[in-house]
Amino acid sequence: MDATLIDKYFPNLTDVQRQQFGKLGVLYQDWNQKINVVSRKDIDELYLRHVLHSLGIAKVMPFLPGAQILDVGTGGGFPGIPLAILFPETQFTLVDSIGKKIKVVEEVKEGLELTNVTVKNIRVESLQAQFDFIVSRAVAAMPTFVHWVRGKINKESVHSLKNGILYLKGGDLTEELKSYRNAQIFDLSEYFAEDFFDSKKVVYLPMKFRG
Ligand SMILES: C[S@@+](CC[C@H](N)C(=O)[O-])C[C@H]1O[C@@H](n2cnc3c(N)ncnc32)[C@H](O)[C@@H]1O
Repeated sequence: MDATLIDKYFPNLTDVQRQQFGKLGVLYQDWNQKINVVSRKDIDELYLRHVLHSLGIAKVMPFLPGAQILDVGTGGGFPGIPLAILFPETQFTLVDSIGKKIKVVEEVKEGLELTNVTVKNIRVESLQAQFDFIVSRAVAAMPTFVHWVRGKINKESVHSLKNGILYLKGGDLTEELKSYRNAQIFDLSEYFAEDFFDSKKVVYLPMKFRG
């Protein structure tokens, strides 16, 4: 496990951020021995498969100070925790319906002293709040996901004309996204060419999408 991978693609990290990314690996290794929040096969490649993958969203949408971001189905904290380290002036709400996963996220948040993270054990359907962007990875098919979150996207975004869903997905998305004509797809190999050889993508659905 090597956090210097993050420096390679995000060369302007502060000392605090560098320390937080370094400590994150230690915390997840400890937690994974008690609760399987990251698959055992992936823990050795945590920085590549989870941290760098999560930060793909940052390459597509550099969040502004004061923006409100919701991570739906955060599991052990992905993509929300790496993004919260990278954007310390942006507010992140991380939700998951499974209490023991949320407990781990709380502990990681405390361990990294992340003051811009709120953690909630709730199904997203029950959450009453508005956000500039909704981020997620590996939670539900797009039609279900859109149904859950479309009422939670802030029309008065801090990002001015930009708001909506940023979803990490892989593979051929033609069929899944055919009803969302203004979906934009960003291939992560464009940003992380030397380290990402498979077909991982960020799907950006601005708010005024059809479907
Ligand atoms: C496959 S895991 C992905 C976890 C994390 N996003 C990641 O990529 O590592 C899916 C997570 O979504 C959560 N989840 C599924 N439906 C949900 C809902 N309606 N509201 C909140 N969390 C949900 C599950 O509890 C689970 O932790």
